[in-house]
Amino acid sequence: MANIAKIFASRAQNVLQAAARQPQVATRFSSSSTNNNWEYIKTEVAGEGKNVAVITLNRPKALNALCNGLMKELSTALQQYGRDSSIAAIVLTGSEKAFAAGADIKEMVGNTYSQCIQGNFLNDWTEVARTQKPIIAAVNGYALGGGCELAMMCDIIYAGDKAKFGQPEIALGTIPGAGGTQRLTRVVGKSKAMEMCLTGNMIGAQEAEKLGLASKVVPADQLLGEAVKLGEKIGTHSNLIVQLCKESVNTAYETTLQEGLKFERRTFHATFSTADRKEGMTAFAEKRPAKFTNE
Ligand SMILES: CCCCCCC[C@H](O)CC(=O)SCCNC(=O)CCNC(=O)[C@H](O)C(C)(C)COP(=O)([O-])OP(=O)([O-])OC[C@H]1O[C@@H](n2cnc3c(N)ncnc32)[C@H](O)[C@@H]1OP(=O)([O-])[O-]
Repeated sequence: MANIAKIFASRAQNVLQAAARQPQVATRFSSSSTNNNWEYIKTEVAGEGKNVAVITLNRPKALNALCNGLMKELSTALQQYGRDSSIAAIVLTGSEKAFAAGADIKEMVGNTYSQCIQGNFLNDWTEVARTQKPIIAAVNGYALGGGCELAMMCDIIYAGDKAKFGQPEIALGTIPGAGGTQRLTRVVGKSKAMEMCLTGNMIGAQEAEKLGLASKVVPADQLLGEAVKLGEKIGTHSNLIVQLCKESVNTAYETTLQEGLKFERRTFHATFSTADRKEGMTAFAEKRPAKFTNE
């Protein structure tokens, strides 16, 4: 157990050191509010403090089907916002009709097994789950197959009241390939996940909230505003501590309870090496708002 504690302490320390190494220079995203050099996505910076990045999937004719080009652009945008010290949280959204209708079926219809293996098919999908900053999925319309999986790679899902979630791969003669059988099962439990994956049936926003898949349902036209507000609220805290907290919650999905509790405690201890922990507690005692410096 002592070794596990050491590993966790060193992982938490690595996160703190990596955060300290983040370049403090502003990227192209923080100097202007929009960037239109993309084919399949749109990016802009939102919120009063311009600290919430909004990435909009923008392939309307194909209901935001996730083709390779889109996934590459999404990965690039996430990496850029991940390095941008002025960005506290990222909102990922689609159109009112579709968050994303899944992987691009027409693009992959001719794929062979050997091409999938040798081309490391799906490799570009992991960036969303690797991003250290919080990502909020704002889901309107269809989130199907890879679209539902993409939403589940995010940290929080807000759903518009007409949103529909599903894993219809079974009807295509395949199975979910980017987390649908794994993340969905951990969130909604075996029976519901099995029912969704084996039938391809969709569930609506209210049911998704009831099952814990979505944390909130809002009217479709208010969804983006609510998601940005959530990002702004997260952005009032120390970005550094938010990053540690996200890693700790994610650990709950990846390890046993005992190991997770150990990781959480060591990470809690590690916050005592930060200026922001000292500032947060001092500000409370002095009855004033905290001024976090992300150090
Ligand atoms: C980097 C890649 C990584 C791969 C990852 C694999 C992992 C993943 O688990 C596998 C999948 O997601 S498997 C996928 C699992 N997902 C599914 O099985 C859902 C498939 N989609 C549907 O069932 C229906 O489109 C809806 C019920 C969403 C809407 O019905 P509606 O309102 O009657 O609208 P509509 O008229 O039907 O569509 C409008 C246009 O969009 C087009 N398009 C739509 N989805 C597309 C797609 N995925 N693809 C391509 N195109 C797609 C559609 O063809 C049409 O174009 P057209 O040029 O005008 O013909």
